Amino acid sequence: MELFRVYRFEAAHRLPAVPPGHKCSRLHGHSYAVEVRVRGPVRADAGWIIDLGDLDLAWEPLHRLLDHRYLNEVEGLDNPTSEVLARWIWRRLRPALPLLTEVGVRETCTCGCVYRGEDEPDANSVTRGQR
Ligand SMILES: Nc1nc2c(c(=O)[nH]1)N=C([C@H](O)[C@H](O)COP(=O)(O)OP(=O)(O)OP(=O)(O)O)CN2
Ligand SMILES: [Zn+2]
Repeated sequence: MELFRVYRFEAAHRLPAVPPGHKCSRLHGHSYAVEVRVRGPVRADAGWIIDLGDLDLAWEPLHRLLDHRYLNEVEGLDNPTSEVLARWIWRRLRPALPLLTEVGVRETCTCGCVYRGEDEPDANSVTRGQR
């Protein structure tokens, strides 16, 4: 079974790699929504996969790094596209959440991306075991 939680944060960014004149080269902001998913068996003793509070504990340090920030100034986010941000979040959540299967990042109601660890060195073993 899968368990998910949606976290929100507000941040500003600009995209430095877009062509000249692209609107996203200008400073602007988003109300980001991040969906964190874990997959595992429902423990018979607890009736849950893991406590949602454990997801909150893993997310909290990232919220402090991202909320009301200029993302381009955050280490590792000099080109803060949704894709780069999703991978950045994955790499910081995964050590605390071994059951992590997906990080979804939405910049607006109509766009976003999902990262499932496919760029990670152990991606084959992760996806083979969990999909
Ligand atoms: N593959 C990606 N493309 C774009 C990203 C991204 O992260 N990955 N990001 C942006 C910008 O951040 C932009 O703010 C979002 O652009 P857009 O989809 O145009 O959003 P709007 O709300 O401005 O959409 P409108 O339809 O113009 O209202 C761009 N591309
Ligand atoms: Zn943007």
